[in-house]
Amino acid sequence: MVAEAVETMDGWYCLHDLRQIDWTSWKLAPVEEREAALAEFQALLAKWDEVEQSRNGSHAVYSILGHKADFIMMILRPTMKELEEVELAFSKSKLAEFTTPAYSYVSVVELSKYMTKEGEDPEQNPEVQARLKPRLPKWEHICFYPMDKRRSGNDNWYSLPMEDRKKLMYEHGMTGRKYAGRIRQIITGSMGFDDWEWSVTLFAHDSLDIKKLVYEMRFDEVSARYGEFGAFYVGNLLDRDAIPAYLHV
Ligand code: VOV
Repeated sequence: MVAEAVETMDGWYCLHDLRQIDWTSWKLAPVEEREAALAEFQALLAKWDEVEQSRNGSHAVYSILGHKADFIMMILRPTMKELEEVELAFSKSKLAEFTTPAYSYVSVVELSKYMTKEGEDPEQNPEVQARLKPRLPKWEHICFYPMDKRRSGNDNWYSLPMEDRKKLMYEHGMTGRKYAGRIRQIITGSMGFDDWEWSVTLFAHDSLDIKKLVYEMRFDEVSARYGEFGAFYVGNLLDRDAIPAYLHV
């Protein structure tokens, strides 16, 4: 039996761009060069802020703890072309000379129609549109990880009937709803775009809420039985004003 694919609604394209800072060469650089790199990066961020204010995209910059990366730039844009322009602008900047890529992820903001009721067209719903083209919250913490739905033996998500998947996604949503106001989740789809099937980005005021939510969800059947996870990246908000201190050596 072949199971029916769920329809997805797709919004802004998304790049998670994670960089490692080469602190040794940054420290060795003359102070004028460091100042120029910082000023240029601040100007780039000011440009991104304008795009965000005119509702043509959004972005979030966070520091990352641990060895996997030093900071993440999460960028949303209406087209892949515009996403590429942002990536290129950073890659060509002075600051980029002092960084190396740590990880990157290409995807598109996705909502599925599992929860759609008969006769409803969720794409006409302004709330749905706002979720497909979101302003990324500038909350204190971020957590980003890629994931798959398992496809092995009796645990094959892609051969489960639609009704079963609906039920499991409903239960998943109920667990998530307990964290309303404490966690904002952005799910992006990446089939055909990157190495995993989805990316999960969580924003939180309290870092412990991230751990609690991910832990609780492990017990939902959809995660317990069908979830496979990549590396986790967790960090703290790095707003424009905090960047000079972050880069100060
Ligand atoms: C605040 C937390 C929260 C909430 C409220 C929430 C709700 C919902 C709903 C209602 C729906 C279904 C409709 C849609 O919107 O697509 C989803 C969908 C999805 N989710 Fe979710 N999720 C959360 C949070 C949340 C987390 C933490 C994870 C990672 C799982 C884990 O174990 O680490 C996750 C994953 C996903 C995925 C991969 C999908 C798409 C699956 C597919 O097969 O298409 N999600 N999610």
